[in-house]
Amino acid sequence: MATLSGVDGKGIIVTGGGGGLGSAMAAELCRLGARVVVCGRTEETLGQVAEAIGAELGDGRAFAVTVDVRDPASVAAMADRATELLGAVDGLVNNASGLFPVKAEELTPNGFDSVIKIVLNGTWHCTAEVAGRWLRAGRGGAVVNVLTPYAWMGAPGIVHNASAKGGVLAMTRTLGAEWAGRGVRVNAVAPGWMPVGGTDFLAGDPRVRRRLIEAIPAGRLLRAEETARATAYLLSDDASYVVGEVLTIDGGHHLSKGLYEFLDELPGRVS
Ligand SMILES: CCCCCCC/C=C/C(=O)SCCNC(=O)CCNC(=O)[C@H](O)C(C)(C)COP(=O)(O)OP(=O)(O)OC[C@H]1O[C@@H](n2cnc3c(N)ncnc32)[C@H](O)[C@@H]1OP(=O)(O)O
Ligand SMILES: NC(=O)C1=CN([C@@H]2O[C@H](COP(=O)(O)OP(=O)(O)OC[C@H]3O[C@@H](n4cnc5c(N)ncnc54)[C@H](OP(=O)(O)O)[C@@H]3O)[C@@H](O)[C@H]2O)C=CC1
Repeated sequence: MATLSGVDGKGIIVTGGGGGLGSAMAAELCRLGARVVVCGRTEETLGQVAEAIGAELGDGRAFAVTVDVRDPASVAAMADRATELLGAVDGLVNNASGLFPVKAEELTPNGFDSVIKIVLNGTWHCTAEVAGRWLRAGRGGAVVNVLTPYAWMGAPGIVHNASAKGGVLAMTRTLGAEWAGRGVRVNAVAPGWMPVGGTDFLAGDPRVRRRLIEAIPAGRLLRAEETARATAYLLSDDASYVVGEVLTIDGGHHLSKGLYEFLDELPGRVS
């Protein structure tokens, strides 16, 4: 009987790999057989993630490399190092992100730029560098961008991040179509709420957490490992005909009012 090919033996770069979702994603991809480079700005956190994966699965499965995704030269150096460590890079997960809740009318030009540079420009720099190498080498590869349903629904209180994610959604579809004929696939996952990293300021409060869970048709929060498995599918050859697609994993939350149900929970009411 045929089995799914998965990510066994693949070399994968996870940006923001020291963060809540990135670290869980790296660990799960390694459990599924991949070798992973976790990258971000903070060497210490990245080292801890690689060490934890090594302790669970053995040495040589996860490596820490520093990068600032806002800087193309830093991204190129990271790609060089990742190629040395992994032998070959087969997949890229654009997970790095930045966010702070703020009323739109109080957001400064530099505040808007600071998030756009990480999320939209950073995703582009990493994709252009890694996929550019695949295209020049005449080989394939898979990019998975980490979105959220508010990439198309919007999210009052975080206009900078929602705008950036909307841009990455358009990038996903555009590059998916532009490169599919040359074996480079670009897709995205759009996870809902996970009790990790960037949601601490909301989902960390037990009362808000209860409200969130009540609003999700599946009746529970998403586990980071579930996002990792959906990402693994899109990285795998099983998804070779999946192009420019967004796999939404939010227990049906986007089918309800989504984040609009929580406007009153944002720091400073957004009306
Ligand atoms: C409401 C629902 C939310 C659901 C979220 C669920 C999905 C999760 C999505 C995520 O993206 S999670 C990732 C979250 N993690 C992080 O953001 C960690 C990293 N964050 C950062 O590094 C910073 O927050 C940053 C601002 C994004 C980037 O830091 P950087 O060092 O580049 O900027 P600064 O020099 O500190 O500031 C630049 C600019 O921004 C203004 N600013 C910063 N914080 C705030 C704030 N809390 N409120 C208002 N403005 C802020 C800062 O003042 C600077 O502007 P100027 O003063 O120079 O005009
Ligand atoms: N948590 C959730 O519920 C959800 C999260 N998501 C998405 O998941 C992804 C991860 O979020 P989460 O784990 O919650 O957030 P975290 O804040 O835990 O992770 C964000 C990561 O991005 C890295 N990063 C930030 N700026 C840069 C930069 N300039 N260069 C390189 N790396 C950078 C950070 O590392 P460092 O600061 O060391 O560089 C950090 O590891 C994001 O794309 C987010 O939008 C989507 C839906 C829900």
